[in-house]
Amino acid sequence: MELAVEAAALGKRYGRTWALRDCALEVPAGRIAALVGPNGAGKTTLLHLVVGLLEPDAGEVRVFGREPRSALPDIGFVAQDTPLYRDFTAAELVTMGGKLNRRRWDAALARDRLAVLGIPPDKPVGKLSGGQRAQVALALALAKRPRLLLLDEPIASLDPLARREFMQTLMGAVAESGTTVLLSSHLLADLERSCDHLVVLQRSHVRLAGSVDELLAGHCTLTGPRAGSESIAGVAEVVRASHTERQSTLLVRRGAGPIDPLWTEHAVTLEDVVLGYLADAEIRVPASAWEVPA
Ligand SMILES: Nc1ncnc2c1ncn2[C@@H]1O[C@H](COP(=O)(O)OP(=O)(O)OP(=O)(O)O)[C@@H](O)[C@H]1O
Repeated sequence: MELAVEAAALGKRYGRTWALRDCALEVPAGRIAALVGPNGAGKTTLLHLVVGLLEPDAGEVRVFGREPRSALPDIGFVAQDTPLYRDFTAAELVTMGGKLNRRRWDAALARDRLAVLGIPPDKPVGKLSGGQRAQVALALALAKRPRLLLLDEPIASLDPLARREFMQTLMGAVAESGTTVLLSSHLLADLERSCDHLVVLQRSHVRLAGSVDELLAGHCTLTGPRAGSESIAGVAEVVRASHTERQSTLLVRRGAGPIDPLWTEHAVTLEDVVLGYLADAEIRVPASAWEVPA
């Protein structure tokens, strides 16, 4: 199995604070991988390490087996808030991209994509809507014909229809080219429809990673009579538990063999799994931390 992204013991710190620590990660080539986690978990830091904008302080990251900087011609990157030169038109940005990427630049692909989406080529991109700007940024990234496409919260500011259009364009484009995608987002429902690989970051660490199908098949919710801390047949780990006086609801990772029939099993969504793992992510700040020193 070819790996598009591979990280081992990867770490990055700002001053004395680790933004990403001990990160071990494998994204197989051809996958559409979602990178999720609470604010400040380290998603942007990880993407910047993968594209070579940041240097690691520990460990290493490889893109198709190479240092990120030497893999750069193979990487397309759409940064958070899709920064574009706002005074330039889409047509000018396509021409400019060609000058910056002489080796491999598919201007026709970008122009066709923008024409299909009805995006005016002659209007400064600063005057386009947020959704149109996101589409221009995606078209420019795709014109590079990248083997790996990194997108940092590309759909955060889009309305639901524009989000769906953006994700459909992305899926269509990568299905044609076999491009691997690593996309950070907080919009779990959108990701469930389109991603086949998941990486969950929590407080600078990888909390969960793997193929979406395997993660869904490997977890379920159980309901049953109120439980204590005793182990349950067929359950490898209770990820999250909530209880009423009489009943317990557990998100569990399956182990070997069937689950104790005392419990009723329910299938889970990607959102159930992610939120279950992140549920203990609340950072409980002691009240004293808010006190103003005398
Ligand atoms: N340039 C910087 N200087 C100092 N600390 C930083 C810098 N960039 C990020 N950090 C810190 O590193 C941690 C990870 O930040 P990062 O932006 O990678 O998180 P994120 O998961 O992308 O967050 P969000 O979902 O809010 O975009 C945070 O604690 C953040 O405050």
